[in-house]
Amino acid sequence: MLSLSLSNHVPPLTLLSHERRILKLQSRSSILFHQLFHTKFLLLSNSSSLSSSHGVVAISASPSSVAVPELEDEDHFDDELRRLLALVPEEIRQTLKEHPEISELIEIVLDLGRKPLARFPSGDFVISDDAVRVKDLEFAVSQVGEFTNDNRAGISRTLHRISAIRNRKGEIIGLTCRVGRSVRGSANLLRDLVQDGNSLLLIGPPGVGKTTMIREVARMLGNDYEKRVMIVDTSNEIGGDGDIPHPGIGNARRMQVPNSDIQHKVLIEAVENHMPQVIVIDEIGTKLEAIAASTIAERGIQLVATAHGATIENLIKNPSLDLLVGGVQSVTLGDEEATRRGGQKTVLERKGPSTFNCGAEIVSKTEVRVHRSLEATVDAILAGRLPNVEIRKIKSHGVEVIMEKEPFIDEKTVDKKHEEETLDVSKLTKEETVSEVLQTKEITEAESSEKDTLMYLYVYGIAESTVLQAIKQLEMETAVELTDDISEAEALLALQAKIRKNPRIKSFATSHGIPVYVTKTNSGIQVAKAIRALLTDYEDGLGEFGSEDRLKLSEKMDALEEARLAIERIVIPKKETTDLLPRPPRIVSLQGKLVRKYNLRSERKWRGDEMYLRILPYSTEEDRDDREDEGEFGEANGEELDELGFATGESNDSPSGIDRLPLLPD
Ligand SMILES: Nc1ncnc2c1ncn2[C@@H]1O[C@H](COP(=O)(O)OP(=O)(O)OP(=O)(O)O)[C@@H](O)[C@H]1O
Repeated sequence: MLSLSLSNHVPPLTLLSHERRILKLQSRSSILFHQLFHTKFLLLSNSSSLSSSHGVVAISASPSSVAVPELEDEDHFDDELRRLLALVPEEIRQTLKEHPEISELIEIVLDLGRKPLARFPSGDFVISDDAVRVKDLEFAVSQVGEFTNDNRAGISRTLHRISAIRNRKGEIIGLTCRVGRSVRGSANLLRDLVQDGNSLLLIGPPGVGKTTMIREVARMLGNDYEKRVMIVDTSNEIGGDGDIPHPGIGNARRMQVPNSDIQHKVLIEAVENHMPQVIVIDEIGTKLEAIAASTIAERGIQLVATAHGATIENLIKNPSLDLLVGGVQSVTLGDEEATRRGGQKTVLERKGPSTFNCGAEIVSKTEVRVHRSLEATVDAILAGRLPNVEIRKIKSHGVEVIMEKEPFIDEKTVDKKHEEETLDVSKLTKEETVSEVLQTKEITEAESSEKDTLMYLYVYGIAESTVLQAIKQLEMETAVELTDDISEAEALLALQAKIRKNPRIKSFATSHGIPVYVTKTNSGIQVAKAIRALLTDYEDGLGEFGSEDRLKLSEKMDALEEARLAIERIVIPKKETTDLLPRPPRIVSLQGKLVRKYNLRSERKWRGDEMYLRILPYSTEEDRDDREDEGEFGEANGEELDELGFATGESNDSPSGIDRLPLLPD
C-alpha cells in the first residue's frame, strides 16, 4: 500500500475531492495526477520525478514518499472563498466551512424567511434551520459592491457574482451568491479550436461552466498565444469585481460595462479604440448584441463568446440570436424541386454567413460537443440531417485527458440517400446511418489516395451521388473530394436553375475566385460533361486554377469593403473626412464609384507616388471635380460594382451580396 505524505492543512479525507484533484494509483510505485484543476505540484520527496505529456502528468515516486498536488494560488483561492463565506451570518458560517465539499461550493442562496441553502455539485445543503432575516441580507449586501441594472454585484478582486431578487418596492429580499473560480486547464478541450484564430461560440445552460471556460480561453489566448485580448465584461464576471482585474484573466485586458443595455456599444468601442485581435464576451443575449458581434466578426477580429441555450438548435429557433449562426429564412422551391422533395413548397435555409466559425455545446465541466463548422451544422439541422459533432470528454476514471470523436457522419452521403433513394434518414437509427456512411467514406478515401492530386468541389443543386458516379466513370488524373465548406472549395458545380435563385452563392464564389461550372440538367451525362470540363481546366492550369483572378478579386473586394466600412462607420455617422489606404488607380476609381452610390463626395489624393481616396462627408451635389475626373481611369463602372456584389440602390441587401448587417443604432 502506498503511503501519502500530506501537507498539514489538507485533511486526508478531503484529499481526493479537494479542488477536484483525482489521484489514481497506477502501480505500487507510481501515482498519476489528474492535472486539470491545478498547475503546480509540491514534491515531498527528492526521489520523485515528474513527467508530463498531453495533459497527463505522471509522478513516479518511491512507495513511501509521494507527491502531493498543490494549487499554485491555493492561498489566494482560500482567501477568495473566505470572502464569499463572510456574507453569511457568523453563527452559520462555521457549519458551512466544515462541509466536506466546501471547496466545490457552487452557490449560497439566501431568501428572506427561508432556510439558507448551499449548492454543491452533489446537491443542496440546508445550512441552518433558522430562516434568513432582513438583517442577514443587509449584512451580506453591505459587503458587496454596487448592484448594477442587471441586479448583479461582485466582491472586489474576486470572481464571485452576487445576484439580488427585489420586491416590488425595489428592496432586496433574496440573494444568490455564486462562487467564481479561475480554473487552469478548464478550456483545454477547446484549445485547438481557438489557437488558429477561429471565432468560437460557447453555449450551455446556466451554471454549466461557460464563464469559467471563457475566462480560461481569454487567459490562454493572451498568455500562451500572446494575442491582444480584450474582454467586454458585462457583469464583471470574467475579470472579477473592482478596477484591477483578477489574475485569472492573465494578460487579457478588460473593459467594464456601466450598464448591460449598452453592452453592444462597448463591444464596438473595444474594436474602435483598443486594437484587439480577440474580443471575449460573456452572454450575448439580445438582438443588438448579436448585431454588434456580427459587425466585429465582419472586421476579421476573433470573437469568443457565450450564449444561453443547450444546443445549436435552440439558437436557430431564437429570433434574437439566430443571427449568430447566420439567421434563417424560408425559401419557396421551384415546381421541379418541390416535386422532388415530395411536394414540400418551402424550406428553411441559412440566410447568411455565421458570425462564428465553430461552436461548442457545453454539456458539463468535463464534456463538450464541438461543431467545427457552425455553418455546416446549421445547414444540416435545417435540412433535417444529423450534423457532424465531435464529443470531447475529460475522463476522470483515468488520468488522461481524452478527446473523443463521435463517429464521423458524412452529411453528403446522408444527403445522397435522402435525395436519391428517398430514404428517410430520421427513420434510421444513428448507428445504421453511421456505419453505412463510414463504409462509403472508406471507399472514397481509398480511391482518392491512389491519385496524384486532389481537388475540393462544392456541389449545389445536383444530387451528390450523381456527381460521385460521374467522377468515378471519368477516371481523370485528379481525385475529387466533395466539400460542404464553400470557402475551401476550388470549384463549384451547380445546377443552373438553382444557382440563379441563390445569388449569394454565386457572389461568394465570384468574390473568392472560385470558378463556377453549371449544368442545365442534373442528368448523369450532363454532370459528367461539366466535371470533365472543370477537371480538364484544373489539370491544365494546375496550381493556378483561378488564382490570378482570385488575387485581383480579393484586392478589389478588400478595397471596396474598406470603403464601405469607412463610409458606414465613420463618414456618415461621425461626419468625418476619411482617407483610405493607397491602392492602384483602377481600384481607387472603383472605390470612388462606391462612394458616389452613397451620395458622398470623394477626392483622389497622392502620397508619394501612391494614390488613395479621401471620402468627404458632403453630398455628391458638390462633387463636381470628381465627376469630371470620371473616365481618367475609366474602366470602373457601376456594372463592375454590381458584379462584385457591391450594388447599392434602395435594397437593404448587402453590397457584397453576402447579407450585411444593418448599422447599429446610436
Ligand atoms: N472546471 C471547473 N472546475 C470546478 N468548478 C467549476 C468549473 N467550471 C465551473 N465551475 C464552477 O461552477 C459554477 C458555475 O460556473 P460558471 O459561472 O462558469 O457557469 P456559467 O455557465 O457561466 O453560468 P451562468 O450561465 O449562470 O453565468 C461556479 O461556481 C464555478 O466556479
